[in-house]
Amino acid sequence: MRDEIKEILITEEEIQRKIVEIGKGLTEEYKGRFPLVVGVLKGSLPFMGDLIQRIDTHIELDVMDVSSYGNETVSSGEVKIVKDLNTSVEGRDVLIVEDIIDSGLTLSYLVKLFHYRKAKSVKLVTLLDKPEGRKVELVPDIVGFTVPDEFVVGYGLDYAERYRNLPYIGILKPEVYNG
Ligand SMILES: O=P(O)(O)OC[C@H]1O[C@H](OP(=O)(O)OP(=O)(O)O)[C@H](O)[C@@H]1O
Ligand code: HPA
Repeated sequence: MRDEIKEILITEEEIQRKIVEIGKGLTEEYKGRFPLVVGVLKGSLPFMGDLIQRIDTHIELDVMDVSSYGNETVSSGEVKIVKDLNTSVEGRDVLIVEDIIDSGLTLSYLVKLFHYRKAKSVKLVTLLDKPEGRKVELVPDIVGFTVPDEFVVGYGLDYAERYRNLPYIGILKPEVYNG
């Protein structure tokens, strides 16, 4: 599998160092507040798994699975909830954990939904931000790394459901797409 990677953009060490740094900030921010940490399936799993171990205060964990309606050219910005939270967000400090923000459609929907459901606060942490991909305005509160407008895989991010189990972020060789 690793021989299918053309270039490593962000190494395993860089990711882990960044997670320690983000975790320290979140520890300070959420001390004594018992936030609800929401991972968005499936891509956020490795990031969320590593990040929560670096938050040194009590948290509650939940996951949500969503998928976007429409296609590349016609996107309504609507998102279908495939699996909802088990926990009510009302009155809670919610921290959404994502692997990547690209068009921003998925996350702008979720942020609005949690406000509508009367969360006390909603913050968004993403490992990767691809600002050139934006279709709607969305500024994440915490960004690990900004990536160029290229398709990236690894550390949760897939191409056709593969490569999520790479420990780093990379770009695939072109022949992978051409079969
Ligand atoms: O900013 P956007 O353009 O909305 O893209 C970001 C979303 O797309 C990816 O998820 P995907 O729907 O591919 O599901 P997955 O996490 O299961 O791979 C990623 O994990 C984000 O949730
Ligand atoms: O660059 C990407 N890679 C994998 N999944 C994605 N979902 C949005 N952008 C990406």
